[in-house]
Amino acid sequence: MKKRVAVMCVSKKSNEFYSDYLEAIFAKTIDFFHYSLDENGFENMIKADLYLVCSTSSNVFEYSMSCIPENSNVVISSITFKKNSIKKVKQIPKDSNVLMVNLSKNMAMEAISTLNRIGINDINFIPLGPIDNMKDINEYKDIKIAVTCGESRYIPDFVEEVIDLGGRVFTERVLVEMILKLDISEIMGTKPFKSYIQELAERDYGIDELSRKVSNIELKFDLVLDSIDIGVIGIDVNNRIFEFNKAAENILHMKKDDALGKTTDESLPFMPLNVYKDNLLTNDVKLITIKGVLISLRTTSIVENENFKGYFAIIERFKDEEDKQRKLRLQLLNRGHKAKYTFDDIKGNCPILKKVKQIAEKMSKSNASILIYGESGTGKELFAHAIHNASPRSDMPFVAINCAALPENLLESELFGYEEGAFTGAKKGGKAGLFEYAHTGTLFLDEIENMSQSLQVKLLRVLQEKEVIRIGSEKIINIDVKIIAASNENIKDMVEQGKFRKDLYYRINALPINIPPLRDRKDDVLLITDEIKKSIGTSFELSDEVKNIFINYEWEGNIRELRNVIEYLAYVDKPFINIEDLPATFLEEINFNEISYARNYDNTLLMEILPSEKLEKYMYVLKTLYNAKKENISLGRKNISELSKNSECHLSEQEVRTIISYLSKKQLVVVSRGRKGTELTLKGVEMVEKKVQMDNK
Ligand SMILES: Nc1ncnc2c1ncn2[C@@H]1O[C@H](COP(=O)(O)OP(=O)(O)OP(=O)(O)O)[C@@H](O)[C@H]1O
Repeated sequence: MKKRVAVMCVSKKSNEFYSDYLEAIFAKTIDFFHYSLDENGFENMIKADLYLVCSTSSNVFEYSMSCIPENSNVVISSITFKKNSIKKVKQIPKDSNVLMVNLSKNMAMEAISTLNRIGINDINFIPLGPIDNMKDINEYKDIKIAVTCGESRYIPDFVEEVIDLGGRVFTERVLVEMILKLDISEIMGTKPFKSYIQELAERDYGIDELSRKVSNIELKFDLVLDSIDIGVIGIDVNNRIFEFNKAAENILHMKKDDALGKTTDESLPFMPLNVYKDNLLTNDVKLITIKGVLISLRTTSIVENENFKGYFAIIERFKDEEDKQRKLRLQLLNRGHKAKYTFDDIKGNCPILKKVKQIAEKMSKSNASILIYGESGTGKELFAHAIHNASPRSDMPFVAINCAALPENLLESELFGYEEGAFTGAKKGGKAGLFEYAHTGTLFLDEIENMSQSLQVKLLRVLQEKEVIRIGSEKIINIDVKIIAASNENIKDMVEQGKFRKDLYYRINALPINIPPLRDRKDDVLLITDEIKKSIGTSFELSDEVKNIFINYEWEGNIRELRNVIEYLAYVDKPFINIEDLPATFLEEINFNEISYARNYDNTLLMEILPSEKLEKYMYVLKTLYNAKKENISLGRKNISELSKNSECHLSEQEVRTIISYLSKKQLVVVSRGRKGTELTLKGVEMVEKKVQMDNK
């Protein structure tokens, strides 16, 4: 809405004069109402946003102030001259006598003091109003120069040179005060304002600086707005356009100057903006067609101190927007939403795996959901990546989430996204869910068996309807996503136990894949070992025994466990790996009966098999049993404890019990009930002999 300013002058004439340049500067933002004492008086003024008092002589001033409603914005004018007009005054020789002629003697004195303020102090000015008698005029007969402010008609005939300063103009202070009080600082960046203050004979540095700053900000803001390729149209509460950037010009084929200051009805009748007239009802995106071009339109309100001040209409060619979305998707692809592996990365020659790979490769061409079953570490994720990369969706996002990794509510918001304010802590602007990110690509739901029943219902809905609704929103978002789910557990069993929804099971199990565990692919163990070695850049060799152990080991953690062991061995940093180089935890699992002991022990291995801090005590028990075996006598716990008392290694009966139980677990001794007592196994015998050999070396 335009501001209303009452201009209060003594004469109609000066009011007309001021009105010209006030209009030139403020026409777009201010409606001026002119009042003068010699015409309409000040008594019946409109209710204005600001009163500009132009009569400063004391009696008129007091009367003017008494006519202004209380608590109004008031600016008291001050007057100066234009730079150009005082040039000639400056050329007048020093100490000359010069007449200053104006409407009244008072006004002539005011003009003189203004010139003094500007720095013209070396001329003897004589103030003169309209001449009422010849006596006065004769006094000044010798004066050849007169200066006036547009009142040359009062200059006596004997004056030879007349310098007309023209009408006086408001100082910069007056204009800036008006601007600040009316909160229209954007004016300071406009051309008419800038050229006006440039022309003034006197400048106030502070105001100058302020206006420079403001105009700089304006300028920068304009530059920013013009540098973006999204059309921005600023619209105030009266539906008047106050901003129209370059992109808006390009998109709408319309010039900024034809839009600024006009209402949207006048200049943009083809845009459905009327709904926003009083308040911003919605900020949904609308698709509109303008001259055959599809344009997306959204709005964002301008709110200041909780008051609606208008809104920005943001427009973009729909095609540009789509292109940007595509580019963003591609960036996401490069930032994790990308499938890394192909079927070539799934190593293995055994027929059972080859068959699974073949089936999976065929399945990748279909859009139906795939359920991969396999024990932990068998390569389910690897398969999911490979399937996506072999599918027609390979250029689109591959988004993976582990359903066991997040609590239910977080998983829900991750999957479906949420609207701003949907719940405490919901991010400003809301958040897109993984379904949206995976649009036209693949969503991999790992460990789906961990998904809660209520989320299973929601997931089923999304898969059936092919649409998601963000939490806290009502808007339906269409999605086209291929689902690959993986499970460590047999979901069919879970369905039977009522732990997994049958309907969801049938939906995701359209194409099932069963990955065999590593223990069923013994032929692949060494091949995969070599592949992993290559992939982590290590080149150690395994001893035959270790190879044997690897082939026969149960590998409960499957290929992940194999990988972990190989990474450990790479860290051991030896060119040749023996049993004793294997990790202790791994050794504990090994069934020693399957291992040939025709090899050298060293202390490291002994310490790995026997608790190192009590090695001496363990060796004492082993050696005692070794001697007993040689002499074919049987020993029980009690005997061993008693014998120890005659040695340096004192063992209580309880200690002997603990040691024997441990050695028995390691298959170094067997414990029989009754008279046979505890006996060394063959392995136990071998171990003691090797240790004795080592000690003797
Ligand atoms: N056939 C294979 N060839 C080479 N490396 C493999 C093979 N299968 C699995 N791996 C590797 O084994 C590790 C585990 O694989 P992956 O994460 O795919 O298993 P998973 O079945 O998804 O496991 P979990 O159920 O525990 O999530 C990964 O480092 C993977 O690269």
